[in-house]
This record gives sequence, C-alpha cells and structure tokens, in this order.
Amino acid sequence: MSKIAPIALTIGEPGGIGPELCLKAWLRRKDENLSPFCVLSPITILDHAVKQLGENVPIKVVSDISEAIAVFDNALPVLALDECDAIPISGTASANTATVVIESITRAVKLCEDGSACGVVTNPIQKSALYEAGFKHPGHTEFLAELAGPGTVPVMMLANSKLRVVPLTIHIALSEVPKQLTSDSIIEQCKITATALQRDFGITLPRLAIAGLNPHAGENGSMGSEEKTIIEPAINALRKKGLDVIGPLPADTMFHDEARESYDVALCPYHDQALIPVKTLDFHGGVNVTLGLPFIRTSPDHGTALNIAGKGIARPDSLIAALKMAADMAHKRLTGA
Ligand SMILES: NC(=O)c1ccc[n+]([C@@H]2O[C@H](COP(=O)([O-])OP(=O)(O)OC[C@H]3O[C@@H](n4cnc5c(N)ncnc54)[C@H](O)[C@@H]3O)[C@@H](O)[C@H]2O)c1
Ligand SMILES: N[C@H](C(=O)O)[C@H](O)COP(=O)(O)O
Repeated sequence: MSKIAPIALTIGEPGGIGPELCLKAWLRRKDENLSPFCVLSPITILDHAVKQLGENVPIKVVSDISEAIAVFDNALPVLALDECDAIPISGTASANTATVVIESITRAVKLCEDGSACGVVTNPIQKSALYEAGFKHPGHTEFLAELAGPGTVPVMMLANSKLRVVPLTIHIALSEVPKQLTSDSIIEQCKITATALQRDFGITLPRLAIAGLNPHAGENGSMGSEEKTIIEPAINALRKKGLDVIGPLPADTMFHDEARESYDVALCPYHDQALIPVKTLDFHGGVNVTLGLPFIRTSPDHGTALNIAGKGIARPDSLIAALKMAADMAHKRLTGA
C-alpha cells in the first residue's frame, strides 16, 4: 500500500468500549496489516483503559500526527487532548465528558482538511449523553456534514462483505418517515451513493435497489401510496439519468442470499429497514461509512456497548474493518486504483 497519511481515530464515549477498542486494534496491527492510526484523546482515558485491559500497550504522545507513522510499530500514537473535568467511569456515559468527545471529532476533521490525516475513524458516541450536554445533531453523520460546510449532503451507508445498505431517512421517529421521504431526497442520495461506489469501492456501474416503504411495496397502492407518489417517480428520474436502479422492492424479500446478488446497495426508506439486515448478517464485520463528505469517515457499526465496557470482552473486529476501509479508500483516492 502506498504511503498515506495516518488515520485520525476519535475516542468516542469515554465510558463505553471505544478506549478498549483503540488498544485492541493497535495490538492486532501486525496480524491485520493496519495502516498507522493516531488516537485523539486525553491521556488519562487511555492510561486507565490500559490498566483495565492488563495488556502491554505502550502509549506515545505525538505533537504532530505525522509522527504516528514512525511511532506506530512500537507504541500507540496519541494526540493528547485537554483532560476532562470529570473522570470517566466504564459502563456509564456522562454529559460531563461531552466536550472531550466533541473536541476529538472536530480535531480529527481539521486534520483531514489540512491533509495531515487521510481520514477520520470514529469510535461510538452515546447520543443521549451528548444531547444532555446540548449537542444539537442526531449523530456523527449530521455533525460531520456541518463541519464539512454548507451544502454538504451526508449519506449513511453500512457495509459488510454480504450487504451494503443506505437508510434514506436516519434518526427520526417512524411517524415522521412518510413526511420526510421525498423524491428529491431519494434522487440526491442515490446519485451520491452511485458516485461513491464508483470512486471508493471500485464498482464501475453500481446497481441500486430501492425498498418500498409499505408492506409488499404498497401492493399496487392498496397498502399505501408512497411507492407510487414518491419512490417510483424518483426511480424513473434516476433511470433517465442512466443509473441502474430497481424497485420499489418489497423489503421483506430483498435481503435473502439470491436476492442480494441482484444489486450492489439497498436503499431503504427508514433506519431499521436498512440496519436490521446488515447488522444481522454480520454485526462484527460491519462498517458505517459516511458518503458525500469532502473527507473520508468510517466507523464501527456498533454502539458504545456500555453493558460490557471495562470488562475486556469487547470485540475490535468492526473497528478494525472500519480502519481498513478508511485506509483502502484513502489509497484508492491517492492512486486512482
Ligand atoms: N457510530 C456511533 O456513534 C453509534 C452507532 C450505533 C449506536 N450508537 C449509540 O450507542 C449507544 C448504545 O446503542 P445500542 O445499545 O443500541 O447498541 P450497541 O451496539 O452499543 O450494543 C448492542 C449489543 O451488542 C453488543 N456489542 C456492541 N459492540 C460490541 C463489540 N464490539 N463487541 C462485543 N459486543 C458488542 C453490546 O454489548 C450489546 O449487547 C446508543 O447511545 C446509540 O445511539 C452510536
Ligand atoms: N444509525 C447508526 C447505527 O445505528 O449504527 C448509528 O447510530 C450511526 O450514527 P452516526 O451518525 O453517529 O454515525
């Protein structure tokens, strides 16, 4: 792999499994052939995680992320953030550490924007704790789009080796979905998805499949009208622009083994329609990637897992998959290969 800049890895919720996963991913760096990454965190959080894990993980503070390349073989590189006022407790998410969680993300984005990091990989945040502290964004996806600047349309894609999915609406109540699902939004998200699959995933002519909103994709209008009024017009417009799109497909029958062979990505009207199949097929191999940003962002597909934080049993597989996907995307963008 060509020499790409290090990945900026955020700490996520300090009371969750993020700190432990940073250490475990670093411990597997050689077996997994990982590109260098640098954690953005107060040192005490990682020191505490090392003690808790009981493994030998030397931590090296770097003053510039470029130093991470030389450090990575022998120590976990860390860009030290200011310490939090509160001491994080494993298994408990707290609004008191929100400043650090948000600073880690904003610093990582800045490092991408000035070219010193090749991408951002985010550890999971506890959304409820951030909301309590006044965070106004539903999640990383929307926050990163705001940091990227006006006009940025972020598209959430979750991917593993068996399936790629895009939820066309994200963190909203189910009752809001029919109001927020529009033909224009479907068209825009499909175009962003197709462009990203070509550029970052090496799929020359991406095949898109759009799920219906209602049972049996509306059963010809007898179980809901959104397929006819919103989804079909979007599909027709996309086909006129030369995109390969099928749908609206009944959501219950589009995810079995043979059905998945007929498309490269499934776009679904609401969050759980998309995320249940992808997390069920391979939870630990899944990656959440934000398409449509001017920089690379990936993340594990799981959350903060407070119920197992600090116990040493969290699996780093999904974080490792996210680190590999970010490095692969950076390599493709650098070399065009
Ligand atoms: N990208 C993100 O920041 C992100 C993604 C998803 C959820 N979340 C947040 O995480 C919080 C908790 O969400 P949740 O409980 O729905 O999902 P979760 O993924 O945290 O946990 C679901 C189950 O999977 C297990 N699990 C998760 N990751 C694991 C790992 N690496 N190894 C072993 N077991 C693992 C947990 O122990 C739990 O039993 C919520 O606040 C949610 O908003 C954040
Ligand atoms: N919807 C995602 C999931 O359930 O896995 C997750 O909450 C991602 O949110 P971000 O926007 O924070 O990546």
